[in-house]
Amino acid sequence: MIPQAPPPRSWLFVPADSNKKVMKAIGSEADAVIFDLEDSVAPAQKALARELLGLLPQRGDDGPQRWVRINPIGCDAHDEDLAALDDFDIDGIVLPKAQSGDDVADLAAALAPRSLPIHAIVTETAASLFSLLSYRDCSPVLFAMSWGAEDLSAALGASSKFGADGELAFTYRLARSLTLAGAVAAEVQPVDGVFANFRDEEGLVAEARAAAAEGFTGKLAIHPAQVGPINAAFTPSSDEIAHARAIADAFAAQPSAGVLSIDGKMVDRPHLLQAKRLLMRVR
Ligand SMILES: CC(C)(COP(=O)(O)OP(=O)(O)OC[C@H]1O[C@@H](n2cnc3c(N)ncnc32)[C@H](O)[C@@H]1OP(=O)(O)O)[C@@H](O)C(=O)NCCC(=O)NCCSC(=O)C[C@H](O)C(=O)O
Ligand SMILES: [Mg+2]
Repeated sequence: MIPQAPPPRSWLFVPADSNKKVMKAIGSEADAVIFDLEDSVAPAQKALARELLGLLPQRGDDGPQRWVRINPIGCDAHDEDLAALDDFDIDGIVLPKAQSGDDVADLAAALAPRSLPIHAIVTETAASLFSLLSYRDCSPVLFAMSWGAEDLSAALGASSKFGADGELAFTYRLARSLTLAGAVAAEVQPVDGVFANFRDEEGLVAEARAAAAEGFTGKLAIHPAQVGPINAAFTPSSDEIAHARAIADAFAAQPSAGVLSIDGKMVDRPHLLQAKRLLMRVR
């Protein structure tokens, strides 16, 4: 299935106990802001963070979407987050440390009768790597899936996420690829994980472009300076849009055609699907 509206390109995390950062984030160019109640907020600060979220001015028609990352299922803070949710003016929930599609279903049931889209972070424990196909059954409540290298690294007892060649080690590349495939199988947005070295713009641009080329349609951010480069990397270029339009127009003009030739190159149904997907990302 092809999404009906352009998905957020940049998802900017902000610790919800910092009012200053929260105000900066909601005034940023991020497509979505994630108010974090989980790992960037110390246990003693979580109550204050919830209180501050309840006091935020309402979102108008423009400005970033507003999502809240609650604490993982199974801890007291999760239940306290759920109890506070009615006070928040938000567009969706980010569920960390999701183990499988059952967690998404459980959260949706706990939120009922309120119905909020869920963005699940799906590779933060060792066991969760084995259940990435289970999210297929989470429609329509599941909206996006992203992967988390920081927690996975801690869960595995790793001392580094990088191999001797300086590249992301195989386990993390596997987690990333399985998240992409799992999200596409579940027909939800695949979102690439954070690039932690927020002063390294060149590295971020390279990673974001690679993610976009592979099929991710957005990326998590941790600093406002990452928003512009991420938005740029996930925005189709004018050449890509023109090419996709040419393919869509050609098939629209010849609906019974299985294969066509455009600019001397073969174009068939997979190219039409790619073209439609790309056109849905045009803002
Ligand atoms: C990482 C930071 C703590 C760095 O903050 P700081 O040292 O203050 O950076 P700067 O001095 O460069 O900041 C410049 C100004 O921008 C504001 N700022 C910084 N970050 C944000 C933000 N995320 N949103 C909004 N505003 C922000 C600063 O306050 C400065 O403002 P001013 O003084 O007015 O100029 C910080 O960037 C930060 O807190 N980042 C978010 C951290 C976070 O949310 N982490 C959790 C998500 S990542 C994760 O969970 C990983 C995943 O789950 C996994 O397991 O892999
Ligand atoms: Mg995490």
